[in-house]
Order: sequence, then structure tokens, then C-alpha cells
Amino acid sequence: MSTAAIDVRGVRRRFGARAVLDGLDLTVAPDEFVAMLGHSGSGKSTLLRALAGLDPDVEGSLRIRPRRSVVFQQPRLLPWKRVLANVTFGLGGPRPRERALAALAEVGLTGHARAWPVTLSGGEAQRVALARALVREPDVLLLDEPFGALDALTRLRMHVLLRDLCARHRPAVLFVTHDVDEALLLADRVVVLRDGRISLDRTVELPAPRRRTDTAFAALRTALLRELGVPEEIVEVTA
Ligand SMILES: Nc1ncnc2c1ncn2[C@@H]1O[C@H](COP(=O)(O)OP(=O)(O)OP(=O)(O)O)[C@@H](O)[C@H]1O
Repeated sequence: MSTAAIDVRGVRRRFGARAVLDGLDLTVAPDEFVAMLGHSGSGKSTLLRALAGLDPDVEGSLRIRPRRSVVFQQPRLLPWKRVLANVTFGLGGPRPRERALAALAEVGLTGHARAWPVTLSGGEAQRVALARALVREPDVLLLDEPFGALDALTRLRMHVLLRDLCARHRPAVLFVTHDVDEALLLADRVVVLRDGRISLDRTVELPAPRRRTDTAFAALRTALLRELGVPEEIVEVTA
């Protein structure tokens, strides 16, 4: 029996004649933070949906620890429930209210427990979504471009928050993003999804604190952009 948090072997997902995932293998260890990059339409969300148990038509072997939480690009809060009730919704176990309040405190939203979702900013709503995911103490956190809809400054704040939350709770993380720098700032390992498989798998060994301006950071960024098929003149601008 594998001790991995995620262990995917030979996964295939067809839509009509096209295999979006085509014999994909991926293993994520417990505690590991893996960022997944890939151009638009490469199948990142398809894989995440399969791992979240939302796709009955995927083929191959998918093993994932059963305690898993998903955060999507949109916070997907229930608008007719207050913030606290969104976090406790469907939550089993003892003292759900206390645990939800603790989770809201962790994401800096203690004062918003009684607020309605419609009154929240995009960043606040996404923090509620993170609290809702983490209150379940998942072994695996699946994140599908969770900061994709946020402005640049809020995104930076969310990076710090996510890093701190992961350091405290230590879930295995599979983090889908388009943003190479975001991947390199946060992840232990970066993988690229291309032609239905993992085409590049790199451990991120960068001195802390990670800085976009460091030479090693820039070198990794260049390698990843090339793997993503970004035109050379654009790669050069970012180097
Ligand atoms: N239910 C579906 N029916 C048909 N095709 C689908 C379906 N879901 C996804 N696809 C196709 O599968 C491919 C991969 O989609 P997916 O959403 O996984 O890509 P992605 O890498 O997450 O893209 P993006 O970065 O733009 O979100 C796309 O070409 C998409 O059109």
C-alpha cells in the first residue's frame, strides 16, 4: 500500500476522440506542496476534478487520501448562509462552531463570521473558502487557480497566508496555477502538464526567502516558461 497522499497511474480522460489526460502518472507525498502548470486547455482542471471525485468517467488508477478539500478559482460560497454557516456547512465532528470560528480566525476573518457572502471582497470570500477547506483538516488540499481572480496585491497577501496555513496544517497540496512565479514562490515541486502527461517534474530548491529577482529563481522560471512553450522573446523579457 502506497504511503503517498496522491498516487495516480496511467490516468486517461477522453472527451470524444480527444484524450485530454493520456496515461498520466503523478505521486504527491504527504506534506508535499506541488504546483501544476500547463497551458490553457492542457487538462489541469480535469485532473483536479478527477482527484476531487467529481468525474466518474476517468480511467486508470487514482489513489488519494479520502480527507481532501478543494478550493476553486471562484469561492463558491452559499449566498443565503452567513460566513460562519458557510464554514460549518456539512461539517461533522465535535464543536463545529468553535472549529469554524478558529478557522476564520486563522484566515483573519473573525469579525466577519456573521457577514453575508455578498458583502465580502473577492479576497475575503476566497479566505472564507480556505477556512471552509482547512476546518476539515484535510490530508490533501486541491487548489484550482485559487487566486486567479484576485488583484496583484491581494494575491501576494494570499501567498503569505497560504504558506503559513500549510506550514501549520501540513496537508499535501496540489496547486494548479498559470502563474510561474506563484508556483516558484510557494511549491516544493513544480510539474508541467503537457500532451496529457507530466512533461517536466522539478524539485524547487531555492534559498529562503524566495525572491523573484534571484538568479536561481530566474533560471527556473526560464526553464518552466520554455517547457510551457512560451515564445522566446517573451521568455527573454522575464529573465
Ligand atoms: N465536459 C467536457 N466536455 C468536453 N470537453 C471538455 C470537458 N471538460 C473539459 N473539456 C476539454 O478538456 C480540455 C482541458 O480542459 P481543462 O479545463 O482541464 O483545462 P485547463 O488546463 O484547466 O485549462 P485552463 O488553464 O484554461 O483552466 C479543454 O480542451 C476542454 O475544452
